[in-house]
Amino acid sequence: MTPSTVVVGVDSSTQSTKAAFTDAATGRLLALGRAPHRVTGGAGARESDPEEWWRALGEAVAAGLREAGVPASAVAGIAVAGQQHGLVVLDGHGRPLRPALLWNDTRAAPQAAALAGALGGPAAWAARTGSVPVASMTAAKWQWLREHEPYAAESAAAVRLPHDFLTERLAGVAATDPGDASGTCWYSTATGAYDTEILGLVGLDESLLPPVAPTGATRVGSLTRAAAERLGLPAGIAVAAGTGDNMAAAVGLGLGGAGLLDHPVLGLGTSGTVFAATRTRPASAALAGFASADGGYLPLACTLNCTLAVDKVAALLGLDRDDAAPGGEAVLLPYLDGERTPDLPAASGVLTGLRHDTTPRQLLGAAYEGAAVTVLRALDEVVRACGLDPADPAVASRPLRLVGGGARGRTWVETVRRLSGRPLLIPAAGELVALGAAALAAGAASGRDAVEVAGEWGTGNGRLVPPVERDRATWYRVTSVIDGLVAGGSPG
Ligand SMILES: Nc1ncnc2c1ncn2[C@@H]1O[C@H](COP(=O)(O)OP(=O)(O)O)[C@@H](O)[C@H]1O
Ligand SMILES: O=C(CO)[C@@H](O)[C@H](O)COP(=O)(O)O
Repeated sequence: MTPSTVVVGVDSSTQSTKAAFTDAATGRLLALGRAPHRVTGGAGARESDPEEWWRALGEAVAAGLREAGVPASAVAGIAVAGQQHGLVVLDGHGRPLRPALLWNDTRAAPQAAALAGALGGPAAWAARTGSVPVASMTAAKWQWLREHEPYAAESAAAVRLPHDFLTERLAGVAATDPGDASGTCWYSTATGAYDTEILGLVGLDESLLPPVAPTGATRVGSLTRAAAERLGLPAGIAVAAGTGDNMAAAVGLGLGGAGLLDHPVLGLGTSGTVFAATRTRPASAALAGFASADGGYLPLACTLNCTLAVDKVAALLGLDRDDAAPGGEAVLLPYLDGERTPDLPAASGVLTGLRHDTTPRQLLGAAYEGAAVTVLRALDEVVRACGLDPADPAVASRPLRLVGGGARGRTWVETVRRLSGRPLLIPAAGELVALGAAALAAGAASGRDAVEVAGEWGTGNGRLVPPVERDRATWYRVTSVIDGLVAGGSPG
């Protein structure tokens, strides 16, 4: 049946853009348009041209519209969820002054350390912004730009995050949301506003930043005529505030105020993430204490090396990504991009425990184990940030929801199952970020709560995988190598 109202959720993530054309009444995914964009750089640098995101958004929407088989006039709203933290600097005409510095660019590590030492130190930062500056955070990137390319920083007429750069291209108005703003380290989750003392510390004029839209069914504007012509969608449809990609995944899963609270999620994409939607404001220096898209919070830990790093190890070994076996004695930490959790921006990959009988398949399995343990180590801290005891059996038995490209992978699912010892919930829908954005678009078009909409759609429903006994031997082997790296000693 042809739906009468369609909404478009856009996921502009690290490697690609996806546009989910979704039946607003039922949440049925009608089509998923996709377009890749490039990440360039080496030696710690990771950059993308924001104009490529805009081009990819146009291509993904055009492809989705063709495939959905609905008239453009059925589309009632659009929302963008984007990779977090990226620094976009624009001239007075809204054109990028240079490529965006991405979340996994580690060059700002010295600036992050200097910032973390200011204002009373890490605990004080966590208390006011929710998070301690690390190289990923936008404030650290801004400081890097001021030091290394002062001309670009001084000429900036606007400073944006990836999702609000795209939202502005759609609606012609500057706007961001509390979720993505909380990844800058210049927004306070305690006050719900930009922190003027921090802006003073980093020499950034607040007028360069987009206003933070209130949470709820937030429509920030309407699709401009120019954007409508470019995308082939009707001018005047609702444009939502959008949010960061992890916040949108929570919405798509139906997690948040109108849905389930304090249930953990594991994101397996370029980044590995663990997070939960909660009502307790996180202020632990060990986590990023983000805001969520629905007025609550999203304590989260993020690693820089997940699916892409493991795929790289598979390519080096000449193996298909699922041609892997448990690692045995071998431990491989695929920290190809440095690491953020733990905060080791200068780290590189580490291999220990190699024997004559170690096989290539075990080495690949060890890369999965290394990446999985690195992110799963933060799970208990996320649970504690929700005000819960991770050892409470009722809490420990809550299924871990898997999202991101890796959730489609057999070896990822089996590795996470074995190392977490938890039941897993694998949503039938593969694109939770784009579907979460679609729910935000539906909320903006109808005035309804987006988490409630996603809950009714059932986009978070899926297959429950029962737990297996936890592989503690591998867990301790891998964590001891990580602990050795953190302590600065020799691994192994
Ligand atoms: N079937 C699969 N098995 C394992 N990994 C997969 C599968 N499909 C996609 N991926 C991985 O998912 C990643 C892309 O996931 P995605 O969540 O879209 O990433 P991002 O949001 O960072 O752009 C790729 O790096 C790829 O390795
Ligand atoms: O930096 C973070 C979260 O703090 C990352 O999770 C980015 O938001 C990029 O995500 P993916 O492209 O891996 O989805």
